[in-house]
Amino acid sequence: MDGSPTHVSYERSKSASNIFEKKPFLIGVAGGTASGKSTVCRRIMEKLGQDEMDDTQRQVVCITQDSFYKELNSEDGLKARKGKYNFDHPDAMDFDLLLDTLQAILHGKKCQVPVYDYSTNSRLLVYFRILKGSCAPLYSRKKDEFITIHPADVVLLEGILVFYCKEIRDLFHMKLFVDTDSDTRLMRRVLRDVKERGRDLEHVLNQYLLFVKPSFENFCLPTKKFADVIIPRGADNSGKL
Ligand SMILES: Nc1ncnc2c1ncn2[C@@H]1O[C@H](COP(=O)(O)OP(=O)(O)O)[C@@H](O)[C@H]1O
Ligand SMILES: O=c1ccn([C@@H]2O[C@H](COP(=O)(O)O)[C@@H](O)[C@H]2O)c(=O)[nH]1
Repeated sequence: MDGSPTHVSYERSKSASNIFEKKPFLIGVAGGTASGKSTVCRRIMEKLGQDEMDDTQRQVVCITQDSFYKELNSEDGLKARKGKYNFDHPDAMDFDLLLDTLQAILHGKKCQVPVYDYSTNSRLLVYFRILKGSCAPLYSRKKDEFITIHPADVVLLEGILVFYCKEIRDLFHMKLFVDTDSDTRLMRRVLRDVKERGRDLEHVLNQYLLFVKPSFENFCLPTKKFADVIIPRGADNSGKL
């Protein structure tokens, strides 16, 4: 990370004074693809009675790292459509923008976060995806849309590589790793990508073998050691014996 300025924009939550700005408790939720990260976040929000609340009233908000994918040039866009672009490599992520955004959030600022659409591999408005994990998205075909993250007491950030960069990792007050076995994850990924992300079976399986699995082993799994809490089986784990 070079610390160069990025296009994240944020404003003060309380214009009169810094004293009353909310400094949220930041929780990172990592784990392999389809391990259940979004589901765990959604469950946390439900348990805390946050799921039905209006954006501005929420005390717990959830952000997905997928909002911070780099925009692709036309050559990489073409590769992506053929399943030949590695979305699981750290180089695919705009970590500078993510770092700036998290720092702004930690300073109690209201932030604008890009919204990502998997079916077009680009930033588009998919309102519910970012707030409620994978539940029914509302699409708007307008490019370069942003979603407003209002100051909150707790902010959850979920994603495959949220513990990869030390600078980002060190910002979390708590780190969770959702640990779900790889057969289960592949099965869920196939169903989800075909149903919700507009992919065909061959595309999903090729991408998985070529990029998703090796990158999980190289970049995601090694970050499990940084977790404060490991959650076996994700949302299936009620904590009861
Ligand atoms: N405990 C579970 N049991 C059954 N299906 C699950 C469970 N957790 C998640 N899923 C399903 O698996 C898919 C991926 O889950 P998701 O929470 O989006 O994973 P991630 O955010 O890690 O990619 C979704 O279709 C979701 O409904
Ligand atoms: O355009 C895209 C962007 C990402 N992906 C895949 O998404 C997963 C990460 O999302 P999870 O919800 O954690 O599964 C990652 O494995 C990428 O391969 C994509 O296919 N296309």
